[in-house]
Amino acid sequence: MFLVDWFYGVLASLGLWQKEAKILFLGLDNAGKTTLLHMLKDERLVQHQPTQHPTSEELSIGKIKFKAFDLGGHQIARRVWKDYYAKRRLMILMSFIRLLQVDAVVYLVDAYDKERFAESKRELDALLSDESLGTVPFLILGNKIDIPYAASEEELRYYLGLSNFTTGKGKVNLADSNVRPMEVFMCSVVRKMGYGEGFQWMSQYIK
Ligand SMILES: Nc1nc2c(ncn2[C@@H]2O[C@H](COP(=O)(O)OP(=O)(O)OP(=O)(O)O)[C@@H](O)[C@H]2O)c(=O)[nH]1
Ligand SMILES: [Mg+2]
Repeated sequence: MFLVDWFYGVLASLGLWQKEAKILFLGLDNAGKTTLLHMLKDERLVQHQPTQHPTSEELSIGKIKFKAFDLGGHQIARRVWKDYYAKRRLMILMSFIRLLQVDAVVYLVDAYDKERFAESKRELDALLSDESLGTVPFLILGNKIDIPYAASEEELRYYLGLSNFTTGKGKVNLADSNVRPMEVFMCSVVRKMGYGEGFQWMSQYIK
């Protein structure tokens, strides 16, 4: 009974109660994927080491499977391999993602780390242009807004090149339109704020 209550609590707060889905968390290293995964799991904060290889983590709650991958590679690896590494990594990752048949993507961006917006945009663009994800809803979470001077939602939209491509908050019926649902929500995973609204928005596009 306790477990059922807990299931209900977490999933209802995300709008995912009684839904069945595979949801992928993506984003550069340090964006907050592991922290979010654990926040959903334990509703408490744990300090994480940067996720090591293989960079994939999973959490199942009811019929919802959350899976996190790190896209950017880690600082040391990046320094050594530079672009070559990033491209290869992305290629391998994309083939995994195709096999997974995901129902939604949550793309996390560190809204405070403006120096990496361009890098994050590159990864996001690669995902958005992949055919296998063509109709998959994308929730973009601008994380860490608890830090002063984190980017605003407008800035983030601008730097990620999304200003004209988001499909609208609230209830927007896109069923007959062939348009991929995509929205930006700002959040602070450590303060447990913002991402619930994002998931609620996303849930309307998950059967
Ligand atoms: N201030 C602040 N820090 C956060 C927030 N979310 C995550 N962090 C911190 O950001 C750092 C990276 O978080 P992780 O969850 O490890 O990030 P990740 O995306 O899993 O990173 P990798 O595993 O390295 O790819 C950690 O020190 C977190 O505590 C947030 O909302 N606000
Ligand atoms: Mg991690």
